[in-house]
Amino acid sequence: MKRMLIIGPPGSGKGTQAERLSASLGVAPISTGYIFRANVRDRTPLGVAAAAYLDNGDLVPDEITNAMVRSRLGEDDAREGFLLDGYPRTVAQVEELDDILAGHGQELDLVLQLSAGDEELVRRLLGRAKDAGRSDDTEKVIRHRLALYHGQTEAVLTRYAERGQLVRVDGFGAVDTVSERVLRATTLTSGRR
Ligand SMILES: Nc1ncnc2c1ncn2[C@@H]1O[C@H](COP(=O)(O)OP(=O)(O)O)[C@@H](O)[C@H]1O
Ligand SMILES: [Mg+2]
Repeated sequence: MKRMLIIGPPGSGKGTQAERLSASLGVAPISTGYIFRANVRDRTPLGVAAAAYLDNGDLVPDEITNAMVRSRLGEDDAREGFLLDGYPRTVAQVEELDDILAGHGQELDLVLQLSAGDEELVRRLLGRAKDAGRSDDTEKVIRHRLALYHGQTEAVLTRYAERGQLVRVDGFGAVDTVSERVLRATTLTSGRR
């Protein structure tokens, strides 16, 4: 398993699981949300362009996001393997990723879908807002991010399911329990291709 995606609604635990899984597989963890937030914090030109979208829970426009991911996947560590968290979120981004990987002569090994119910997600995100204070963790913005997930990102899952690359993991339960499910899903499918 060298090239993987993790896809799930906000609050599903993608970030936490992606960190653990990339460490155990020894691949580069790439989180588009993390990269955007770091750029907003440092007031880089990318951060300045993206800030308002993040605060409102909107998707950053594809031209900006695609260019960022293309450049990140071109770096040496990512050429050896990666776990992408937060991308692709739209069908246009799926096509961009196809093009980037084709340019490197690479293919995806697996797409992990982390699932959880909406009310559990809202509960977790409001809890996180109290601890970590992300500017997009108000209930209004959370519900908007969830709506975008259902409206746009679910079509991404359909694409990968049609290609036989999608594996679904239940994200409900303790972090360690979910990590075990994630690890099992990657090892069970590793003989497939
Ligand atoms: N692939 C992407 N396309 C467009 N915008 C993105 C993408 N990834 C991240 N973002 C922006 O960064 C924000 C936070 O992303 P992320 O940390 O992945 O959220 P979560 O893990 O809570 O779903 C998104 O609401 C969006 O504004
Ligand atoms: Mg996240």
